[in-house]
Amino acid sequence: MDKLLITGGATLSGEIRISGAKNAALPILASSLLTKEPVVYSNLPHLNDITTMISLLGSMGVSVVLNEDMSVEISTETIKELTAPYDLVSTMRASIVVLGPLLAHFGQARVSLPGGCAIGSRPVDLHIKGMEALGATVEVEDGYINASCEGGLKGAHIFFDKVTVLGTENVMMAATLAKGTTVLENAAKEPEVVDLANCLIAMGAKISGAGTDTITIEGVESLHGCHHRVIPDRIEAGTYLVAGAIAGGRVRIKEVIPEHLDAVIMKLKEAGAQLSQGDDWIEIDMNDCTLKAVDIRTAPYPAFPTDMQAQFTLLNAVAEGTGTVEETVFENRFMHINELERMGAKAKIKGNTVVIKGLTGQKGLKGARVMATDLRASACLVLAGLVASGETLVDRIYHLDRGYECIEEKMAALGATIQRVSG
Ligand SMILES: CC(=O)N[C@H]1[C@@H](OP(=O)(O)OP(=O)(O)OC[C@H]2O[C@@H](n3ccc(=O)[nH]c3=O)[C@H](O)[C@@H]2O)O[C@H](CO)[C@@H](O)[C@@H]1O
Ligand SMILES: C=C(OP(=O)(O)O)C(=O)O
Repeated sequence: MDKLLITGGATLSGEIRISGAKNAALPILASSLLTKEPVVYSNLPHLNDITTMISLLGSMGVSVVLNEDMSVEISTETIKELTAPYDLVSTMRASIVVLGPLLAHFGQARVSLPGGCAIGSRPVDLHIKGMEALGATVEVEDGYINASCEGGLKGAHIFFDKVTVLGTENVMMAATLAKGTTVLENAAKEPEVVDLANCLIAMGAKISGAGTDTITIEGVESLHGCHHRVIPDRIEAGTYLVAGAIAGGRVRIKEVIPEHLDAVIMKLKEAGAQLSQGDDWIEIDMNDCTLKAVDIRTAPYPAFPTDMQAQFTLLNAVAEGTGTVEETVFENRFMHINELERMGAKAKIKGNTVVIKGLTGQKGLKGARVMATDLRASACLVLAGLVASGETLVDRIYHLDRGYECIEEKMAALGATIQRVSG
């Protein structure tokens, strides 16, 4: 199993390009199932999760071709199977978003339940209720969701009990081919939902309100092919900004949409960082700045993202003062805390809140052998290694490879001492 070996202490500086957003690319790949015509997607990140989604489409008989310009062309004309098997779904929760497109286009779907994972139980009840509200018959049997809709789906007024990103995306995709109008209330407003809606609109879907909490979809007979460029990854961008905050120097990230990072930028400024931005770049400059611990509360967009919580927990661990981090989205997303404690961090967990006393002015974090438990916990441990004294060995980095394209190359380009150790 690959590991990352990081020698702490280097000051980061320079510029890097941010990759396409994993969480936008995954549902967009699934949306190809809504049309018979070929679709072309560009700016897909080179990540294990993307490979898994492509394998899932391939396992159904869908044709996926990589073009010379690195865009991917997908055609469902050859589809044979309407099943998303356990082997693939269990490795990636986002596979659940093939349910809506399969059901809407082919009238049936069999999708393995994704199960729980390291950050919480993550049920899919709201996805299922959404499909039922659109008129589907859904049964859960032997770990599989079996859904069908003889005569097609019908538009409905749906209120989500909780804000759910993949749930909103799944039901929005299903509703594009339903008869009549669907209104989704308490919908997720994440930029990835908007990117998916824009892709669907380019395929001929009639969608308004994406990016607000009420999305209206007027069903159409069929969707056609499109070319869509995936938005930049705001979580990857935020992770490199935190790296700059704790180990910079001056770090510039390019090819980003700065407004997607408003909540993160605000917290970095509150932490004492100097930030500037242009249309598609953000620069963090830590020269002459003292990093101060900040209070964070995660919540759905546009509030502070849960996917940046672990990175900011680490920021607090190496800043001046005491910061409180409240996790309101997932019930078990503090797995990185134990590992940070092994490196010397001072943290106390009480329910869904962790209080961290920064180590500035004391000895700071010390390198250690640590275990990555989920994607963002892994990122947090890599960042910890950058500022710890001595060497940090991060084990189980397959989590990291799900979400960070070329992380060691990008970190090394900024001046970090980091290498992948195989086996
Ligand atoms: C591939 C992808 O886009 N993943 C993101 C997506 O995950 P994902 O879409 O799975 O997360 P949700 O927004 O659905 O989860 C929010 C909360 O709702 C709960 N819930 C969700 C669905 C459901 O049917 N029932 C239910 O109770 C979840 O357990 C969680 O407590 O949004 C999360 C929240 O921003 C991010 O951390 C993930 O990176
Ligand atoms: C939790 C995440 O991803 P997923 O929903 O794919 O597990 C994430 O991107 O931080």
